[in-house]
Amino acid sequence: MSVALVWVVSPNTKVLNCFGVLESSSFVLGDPSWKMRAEIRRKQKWNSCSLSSTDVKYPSSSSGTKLPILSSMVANPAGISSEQKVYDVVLKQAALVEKQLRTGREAVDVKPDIILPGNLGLLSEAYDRCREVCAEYAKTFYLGTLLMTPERRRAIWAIYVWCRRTDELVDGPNASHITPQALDRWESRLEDLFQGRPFDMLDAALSDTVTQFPVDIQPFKDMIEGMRMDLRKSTYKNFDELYLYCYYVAGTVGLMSVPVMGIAPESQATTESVYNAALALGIANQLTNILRDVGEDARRGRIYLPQDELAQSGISDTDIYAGKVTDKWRCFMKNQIKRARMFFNEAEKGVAELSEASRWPVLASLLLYRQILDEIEANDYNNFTKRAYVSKAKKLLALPTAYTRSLIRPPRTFK
Ligand SMILES: CC(C)=CCC/C(C)=C/CC/C(C)=C/CC/C(C)=C/[C@@H]1[C@@H](COP(=O)(O)OP(=O)(O)O)[C@]1(C)CC/C=C(\C)CC/C=C(\C)CCC=C(C)C
Ligand SMILES: [Mn+2]
Repeated sequence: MSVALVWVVSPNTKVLNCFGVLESSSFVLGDPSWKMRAEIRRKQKWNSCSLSSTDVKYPSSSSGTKLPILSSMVANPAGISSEQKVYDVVLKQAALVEKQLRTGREAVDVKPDIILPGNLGLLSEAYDRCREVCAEYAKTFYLGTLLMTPERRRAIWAIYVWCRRTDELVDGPNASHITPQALDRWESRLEDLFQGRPFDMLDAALSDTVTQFPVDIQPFKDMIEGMRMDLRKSTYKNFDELYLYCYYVAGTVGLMSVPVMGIAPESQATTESVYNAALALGIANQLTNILRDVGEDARRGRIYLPQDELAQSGISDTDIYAGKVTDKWRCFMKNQIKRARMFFNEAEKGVAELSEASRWPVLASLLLYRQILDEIEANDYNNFTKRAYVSKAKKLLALPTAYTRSLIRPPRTFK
């Protein structure tokens, strides 16, 4: 097996780069329930500059009931919508955690002992490196994690670092060298670490985390699949396609995090609904990220916006590359922002169900990220040349707001 690894963490230049070269790997997905998105669709009322009622189509749900959906959300040609595929993963993840609660950790999946590579030293050192990376790259979020129990916070740092490294493969300075084969090798390295054979120190921390918490490999594999999608696609036909992409690169983070953050012992919500909320937060974050970065992405030849909705709004790819803020664009953006906010609202309901110390960092990150949408509005929808930016003062204000709200448990309505 040939191995080459470059791993640079530079606090000064903000370069975090990893490029692991190993050998081979694979992936799968797969069944339905429509609860969360059906609810979002139900609430989604498009404003005066939106799609017309003729764009609403009625596919059948698995139970045979007709669900009104926007044309852009119509099931893909293979017949299974992205929402169905993703919901299957949600159900599987929720079932795994429930099984763990019923049977005790060991019975779920006996994970092998970790073999620390070479002279990498103590596990605590590995977690410490993760902490440093997290503190450097996600300062506010890092502060939030300090409120969690020591075991949980270091597990979240380890997950954070793995996600960040994975994202850097396609987004970082070495992105142009990344091939599907490199992603296959990154995936086989992931399988190894889940088997207790980490490749480096940062992997060793995650390897330990997955023995401590009922974290499943599927969302990790799915994130890598998102990176593959990024390599082969630069546009998205409709929201169904974009939704799948958002699940892969960000919804997965929610699914990875819940088993570590923990559901409150007093919560009466179903595990599945908490996972759904976590998924919604990932999707909301990613949609926001996309709306913030339209200009930047276009300059890289990428348009992460539903092509059918653009066309219905009278906007072409050329218009996006030209980057002119027109009334058509403002209208289109209003609808996209509205959709992202619906996912945030869906996510917010789930936060109260998390274990007490996890609520505050999650709510803080939700409030902070959601504010980016307000900033896009404040920039008069110019996301071509102006980066929507939440000021330090607003960020700081979000922290006590989130803290106070995280202490108040709302009346029981979330199931
Ligand atoms: C407390 C908390 C938020 C925990 C999550 C910690 C964690 C493991 C984060 C990993 C994030 C990461 C590095 C993801 C890789 C892909 C990626 C970069 C996605 C984008 C994030 C924003 O990053 P940034 O603005 O830096 O983007 P650029 O790369 O610079 O373009 C994403 C938009 C998505 C991140 C998704 C989440 C943080 C999901 C959060 C959901 C939960 C923590 C579940 C909470 C549970 C309930 C019940 C609501
Ligand atoms: Mn990125």
